[in-house]
Amino acid sequence: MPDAAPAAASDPRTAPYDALLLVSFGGPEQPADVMPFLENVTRGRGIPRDRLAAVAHHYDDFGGRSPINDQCRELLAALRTELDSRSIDLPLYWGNRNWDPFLGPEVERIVADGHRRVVAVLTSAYPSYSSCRQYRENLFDAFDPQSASGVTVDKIRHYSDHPGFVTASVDATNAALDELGELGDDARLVFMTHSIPTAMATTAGPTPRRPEGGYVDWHLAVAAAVTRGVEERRGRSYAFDLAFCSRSGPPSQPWLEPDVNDHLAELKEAGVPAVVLVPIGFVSDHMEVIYDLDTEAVETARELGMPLARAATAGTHPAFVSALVDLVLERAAAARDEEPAKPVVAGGPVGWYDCNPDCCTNLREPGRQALCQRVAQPV
Ligand SMILES: CC1=C(CCC(=O)O)c2cc3nc(cc4[nH]c(cc5[nH]c(cc1n2)c(C)c5CCC(=O)O)c(CCC(=O)O)c4C)C(CCC(=O)O)=C3C
Ligand SMILES: [Fe+2]
Repeated sequence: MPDAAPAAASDPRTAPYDALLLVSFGGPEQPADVMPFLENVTRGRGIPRDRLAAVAHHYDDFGGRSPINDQCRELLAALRTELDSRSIDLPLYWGNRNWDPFLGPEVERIVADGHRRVVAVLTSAYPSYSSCRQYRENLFDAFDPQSASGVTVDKIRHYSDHPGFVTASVDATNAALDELGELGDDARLVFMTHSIPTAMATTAGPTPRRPEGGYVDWHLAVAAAVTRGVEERRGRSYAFDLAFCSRSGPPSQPWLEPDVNDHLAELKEAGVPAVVLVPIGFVSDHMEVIYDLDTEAVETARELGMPLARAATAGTHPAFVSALVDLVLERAAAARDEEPAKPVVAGGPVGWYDCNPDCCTNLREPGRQALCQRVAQPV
């Protein structure tokens, strides 16, 4: 009898997992996708109609196609290469929350292919409702016990302060400073992320939390670590700030500030000679980066006469891809009840695998179920 191909679960490094699922946001790939995609994203979320129309134009300006799906395809290819180089034969799957390929049909494929335990890698690196729990809710829906016949899923920990993610950002910031030439010596590093409602920010991460909440805390830790890395490389010190983009709620609702455009004006006023935007809140150069930063903020900077360069996101940087594989192996070791090291940069918060029920509150539908969550302890 010929030997059967070894099942991935038999690899002691990745056991008990037999499949890896990349979970992403999703984006339109043609003009006809734009409105249905936006309706999926904003259903029940109280986004004003004129904001939706404006965002539809952002996509239209890029031919109705977001780069995010192609960036996921590139990340999958890079993960395959990295896994191959370590002789790890783990099948890869990919499902999005908001657009084709959707999570639901991908989970059906996982089930049909006979897999039992899945490790999920999210293209979102921070705690908060939008960046963590909402993904876990969508995973719950996709892995509904009825359709997924008992397949279980675990996720890797939040990874923005993993040394691999930070190294990618240090390299990118360094390259952006080089683009500014001599001005790079005195440039301000402006770390960028997606704004969220302040009510969502203050309830991000597990309790007890600081009044700023886990989302802001994590970003500040990553910004400080990237700045330190850049300072070591360049042998001089840099001032840094955290600013926000992509605000979308009604004006009456407070969101995290400063907005990047307002912040650029303030820096100009304060005499800062040049700026590097470092989008640590995003994993790839998708629409929030190429529109909100490369189009809108670049235009603001031009009007202000402020020299500006934008650092790349982690994308498929080798240090990042390798970190993701390390995080999968770490998660597998933890699932085997070993106690793997959890590397983070100095001073960075240590991520967790299963969230507490009170982590990253769902303020709209508090009863909604999510995966990768601890069972509430009876009091
Ligand atoms: C924290 C966060 C991340 C980072 C973590 C992660 O990566 O997940 C993120 C990523 C993304 N956000 C994206 C797109 C959109 N986000 C929207 C709306 C919203 N985002 C929010 C938060 C976040 N969003 C929030 C609080 C809203 C308000 C509505 C609500 O409470 O849910 C809207 C609606 C229109 C608008 O108002 O902008 C769109 C189109 C894309 C795809 C880009 C592409 O197509 O290339 C990506 C990667
Ligand atoms: Fe968003």
